[in-house]
Amino acid sequence: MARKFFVGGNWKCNGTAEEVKKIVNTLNEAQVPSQDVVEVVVSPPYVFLPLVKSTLRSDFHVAAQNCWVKKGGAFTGEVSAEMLVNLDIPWVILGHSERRALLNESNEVDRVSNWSKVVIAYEPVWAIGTGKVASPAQAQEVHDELRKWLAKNVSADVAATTRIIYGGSVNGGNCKELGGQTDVDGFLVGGASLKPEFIDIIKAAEVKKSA
Ligand SMILES: O=C(CO)COP(=O)(O)O
Repeated sequence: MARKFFVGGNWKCNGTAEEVKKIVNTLNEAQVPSQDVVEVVVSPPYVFLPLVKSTLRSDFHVAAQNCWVKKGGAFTGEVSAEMLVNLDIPWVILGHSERRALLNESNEVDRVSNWSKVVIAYEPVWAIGTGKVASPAQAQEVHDELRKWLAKNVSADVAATTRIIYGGSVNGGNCKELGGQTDVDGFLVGGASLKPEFIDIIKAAEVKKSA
């Protein structure tokens, strides 16, 4: 089964309601490859999830940037996965290196039980927000190793079907070459996902079609 190209936009802790409306308008007007070619998911800050969900085009999906590790209850400030499901938010970013570095999250809080619902993002920390991007060969090497790890530790089927996406200073200029690598199945984009060049990054999915 071919792995569908996946482009995630991680807006991190950025934006005002006005800015969010502008970004959504830009996305709504963009001409991009169809859903058969690329899956697009944007992840605004929590407070903007309902706004984005209700105004974003229906062929793009919405993700939360984190969720509580347990069921709901007396956990002030947290949001449970059930609440996201209730709001029809189908995706959540878990275990981002910023949460690991700043909020002490560990592997213990993101154990996987159903791999068919998982997209893995490889983000070298030195490439996040620095303008220093991994070379296509570097990204390919790590993605290949991650796939081998999945084959050994989970199953050959999971290794073949799980999407492994690259993140770290992806932009409109470097996305095509990175996306052309055999084991790079898309991107998790930070800074550039707030700008119109995110559309070019979505279009990088075309490199797989012509491969
Ligand atoms: O952390 C990232 C996406 O989750 C990458 O951020 P930048 O694209 O800003 O480097």
